[in-house]
Amino acid sequence: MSTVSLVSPLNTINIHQLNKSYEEPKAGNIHYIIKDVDLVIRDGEFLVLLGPSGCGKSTLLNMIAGFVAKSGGQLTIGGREVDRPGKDRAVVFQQADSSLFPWLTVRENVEFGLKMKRTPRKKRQEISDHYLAMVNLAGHEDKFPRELSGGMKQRVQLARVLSNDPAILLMDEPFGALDAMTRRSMQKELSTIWRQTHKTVIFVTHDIQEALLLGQRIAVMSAGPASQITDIYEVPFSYPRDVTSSDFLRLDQQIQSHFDESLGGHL
Ligand SMILES: Nc1ncnc2c1ncn2[C@@H]1O[C@H](COP(=O)(O)OP(=O)(O)OP(=O)(O)O)[C@@H](O)[C@H]1O
Repeated sequence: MSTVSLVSPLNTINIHQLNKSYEEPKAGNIHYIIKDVDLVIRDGEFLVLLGPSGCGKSTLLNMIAGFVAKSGGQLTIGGREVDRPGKDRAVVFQQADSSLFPWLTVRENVEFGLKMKRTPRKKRQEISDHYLAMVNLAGHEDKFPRELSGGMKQRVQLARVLSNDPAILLMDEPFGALDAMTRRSMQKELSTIWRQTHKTVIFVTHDIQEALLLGQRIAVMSAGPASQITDIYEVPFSYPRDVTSSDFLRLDQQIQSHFDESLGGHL
């Protein structure tokens, strides 16, 4: 089975003057979460959305996922307006627990979407074997989620999403709840998987080092309300990246001082 997904050039994500606002229940004032956001995400790109807590990263990601409706502006994928979730996109959440079915085994969880699509059993097994090996879970197929560590659950979630072969992976702080060592190994695995599959990844984090380890570009969001993308950093380093290299540390420092100036260091 080929690991290279057919990512069509039609999958470019175009975001133009995008707004999300809510009306305050009593006062009736319009409260902007994000305002006039502009961003183009290329096919097969690994883009990181970096910003302080509460600035609207998840809101923007959920709008791209089709879960949250826009209040104004344009959001298209391959020229088509995003107004609902689609098979071209899949979301990986921070808490794997809420997305895995506790009564299904690891393999059954990974094969769930394929079963819904009526993929024949043999093909299903071939696909789940492939992705379970990719996320280093071979040998754990018959376990239930309660028998897994946090990192393993997150791997199951990733294998399940990958087995449905979406062109676009939307990841909302997927490693935020993991301990430092597991987090580092998951970052390495994700980076390898991305290079093998050529999917578009949009990855939300407020960790500068994580952003620099993973992203080709880092889109920095300002603190809310009415958050915007204020800067885009190109990360010029090849993969796998060395967090101890002087170039890496310099860029880390540069982005950190950006937040020090604009937010008093709060990220
Ligand atoms: N349905 C809603 N109604 C009103 N306000 C909302 C709604 N959903 C989110 N918000 C507000 O939008 C802002 C941005 O939230 P969001 O979760 O997108 O931020 P975030 O950058 O992902 O935060 P974090 O890094 O802490 O997860 C917050 O102030 C939040 O309270």
